[in-house]
This record gives sequence, structure tokens and C-alpha cells, in this order.
Amino acid sequence: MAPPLRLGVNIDHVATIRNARGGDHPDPVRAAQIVAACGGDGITAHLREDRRHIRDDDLQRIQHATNLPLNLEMAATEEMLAIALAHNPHAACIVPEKREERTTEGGLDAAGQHNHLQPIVTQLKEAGIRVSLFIEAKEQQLDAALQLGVPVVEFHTGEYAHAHLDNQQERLAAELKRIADMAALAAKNGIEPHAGHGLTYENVQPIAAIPQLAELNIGHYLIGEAIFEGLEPAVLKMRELMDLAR
Ligand SMILES: CC(=O)[C@@H](O)[C@H](O)COP(=O)(O)O
Ligand SMILES: NCC(=O)COP(=O)(O)O
Repeated sequence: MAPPLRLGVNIDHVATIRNARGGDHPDPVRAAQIVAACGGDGITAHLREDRRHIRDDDLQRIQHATNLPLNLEMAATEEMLAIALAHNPHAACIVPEKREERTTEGGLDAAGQHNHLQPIVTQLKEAGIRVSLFIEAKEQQLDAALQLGVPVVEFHTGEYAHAHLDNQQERLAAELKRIADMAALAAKNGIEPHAGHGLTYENVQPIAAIPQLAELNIGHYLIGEAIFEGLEPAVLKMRELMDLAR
């Protein structure tokens, strides 16, 4: 039987709006509290190197404000490692980062960066943090994740989301199959597969139906919908769509 599918809500873009005016409003902590109150399973926050949305002080405030597990998305740098070790989040997801990118454009090259990643993964694991790697759903990357000994991978669904937006059915089917095949392979090898990036009400269900997936992390679209319908209804609707697909 498929494990229950958790919904991690990424609250980065509440902070994007806050930072547009430099003050305290809207506060991502309040968003985290709403997510906790309406049945979200976790909070995801990406402390970017350029601090364009979540800032250092947000992490501790989020951790204190709710009992939900925090999944800290972080670049594989010494600075981020030190921050993760100081905050001790439930989970840390290592993501690729380019300062000039508009958003995370692809998965981490775990295969090409083994030697750089291994000490970071080891130190996070030794601190009791559940480590995941944000990778493309490709066998070479999954093999690298296995070699690095991480318990979790998160498959980047950005290409799938783009194929959906472009209404390219063949590409969409191929992307979906790639994610489904790699989720099955990950689970077979004892790695818990997650997925996320670019998921919306319209494209979430085929991904949510992949039985091995244990968690989806969704942010930008939910925060956008929250502007129109409120955060709680948006989270509840996403949750319902995921459950229906399961
Ligand atoms: C890794 C990832 O997908 C998230 O960090 C998410 O996209 C929100 O952050 P950005 O919009 O800054 O990429
Ligand atoms: N890891 C993906 C994530 O946290 C949310 O991505 P998005 O929904 O903001 O694109």
C-alpha cells in the first residue's frame, strides 16, 4: 500500500513579499502557523545565499512558532552547513544554487560533486538532521545519492511543470514516467522519495499518484493562490487534490 503523502509547504515567497518593502509584513512565521493549524505536514524554507526571501532570523522564529518539522533547503556551502548545524532542523535538503538564477533551475549534480558533498552530508547526518538531495529523476543521480548515504531524495519536478505549462503531452508523459521510475527505484533501494518544484492544482495529481512518493513540497503556487483565496483554503485544496489522486 502507498504510504500517506505528506504536504510540505514552502513559505519562501511570503518573505519575498515582505522583503519588497523591507519591513515585517507579511511574516512567514504567520504563514507557518496557518499551515500548522490547517493540517500541513511540514514547513520548507530555502535560505538562499543572497537572502532574497527567507533570512537567518526567520529560521529560529519558524522553529519556535510551530511544532511542524522544518525542512531547510540549503546550498552545499560551509556557511549554510554552519547555519544548519546551529539550527538543527528536522531535515536539510541540499539544493543547487546560482546567485543569478530566478529560481532553482535543475537538480543538484550529486554524481559530479561527490567529494564536495560527502563531508557536508556526513556532518548533517551526524547532527541527527535528515538529509535529502534535490536531484533530477535520473539513475546516475540516484546512484550518487545512494553512494552518499542519504535517506531521502527530492525529485525536481520543474521540467514536468514546464511540459504541463507548454501543453506538450509527449514530453509531459516522458517526464512523469522518469519521476515514477526513479521513485520506484529509490524506494526499492531504501531511499524515501519526495518531489517538488512548480507544482500547481492543475499538475499535482499525476505526481501525487506515484505510490512511492512520501512527500511533496509546494510553495510558489500556493502562496500565489493564497493572495486570492487565503492560505488555509489553498493548502486545504492542494491537500484534497493530493488525497484524491492517491
Ligand atoms: C529548491 C526549490 O525548488 C525551492 O527553493 C523553491 O523553488 C523556492 O525558492 P526559489 O523560488 O527561490 O527557487
Ligand atoms: N523543493 C521545492 C519547493 O520547496 C517548492 O517549490 P515551488 O513550489 O516554490 O516551485
